[in-house]
Amino acid sequence: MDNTVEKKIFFERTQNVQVLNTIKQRRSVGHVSQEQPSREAIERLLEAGTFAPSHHVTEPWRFFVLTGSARQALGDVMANSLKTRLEQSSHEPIPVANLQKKMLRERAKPMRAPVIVVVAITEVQQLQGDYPIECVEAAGAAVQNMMLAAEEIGLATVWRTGDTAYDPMVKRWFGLKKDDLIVAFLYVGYPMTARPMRIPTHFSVKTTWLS
Ligand SMILES: Cc1cc2nc3c(=O)[nH]c(=O)nc-3n(C[C@H](O)[C@H](O)[C@H](O)COP(=O)(O)O)c2cc1C
Repeated sequence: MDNTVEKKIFFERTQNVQVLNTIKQRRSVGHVSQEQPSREAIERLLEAGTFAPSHHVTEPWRFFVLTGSARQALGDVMANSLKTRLEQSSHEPIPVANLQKKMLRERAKPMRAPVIVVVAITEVQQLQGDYPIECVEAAGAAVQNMMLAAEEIGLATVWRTGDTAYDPMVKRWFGLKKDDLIVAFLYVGYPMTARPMRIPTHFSVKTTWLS
């Protein structure tokens, strides 16, 4: 066999094994240290994200990287937006102590990891015409690429959303419009705990073979 071909096949085989192992190993790990991953490490995640597929190569993702006090500023916005949501959905005044406790908890959330990568989509309608869902699908693939890249370089991640991701006040803080989408708050840091065990439902339960 020609030497180059042999090498190429070997390279592809090892690559494949690596990605399968990484997929199977990855778990959401929320308990991470405050040690700051290097800019280079974060850039590797961002780059991995951009290799995700997107229909018509729209590359709909936009990234915001939050470190240091930017996380506190996000916490303030999250706490205030929670206050607004609670006040709007409640028919009676909320006891001040109760509200403050909830806001305090909300404000602290972004401090759970040294880095948060926010994945957003702007101009959904222009990008994907009749099928805006395809932007979300592509951005979701980008998030997964980033999580797998993180796993391979020893970083832990949690993909978080919640009401915050859909809140217009939060979107505005990022300079996003009401109809823009926040797909993920990807919390990134060095793991402090082992990956939790999770065996997914076997694919046979989820699969119909047609032939
Ligand atoms: C779209 C999306 C939103 C998620 N939002 C949250 C969240 O707000 N909070 C959280 O703790 N985990 C969130 N997760 C992570 C899931 O809870 C997690 O992936 C699931 O429990 C499976 O665990 P694993 O990631 O370890 O395989 C989200 C995952 C996805 C795909």
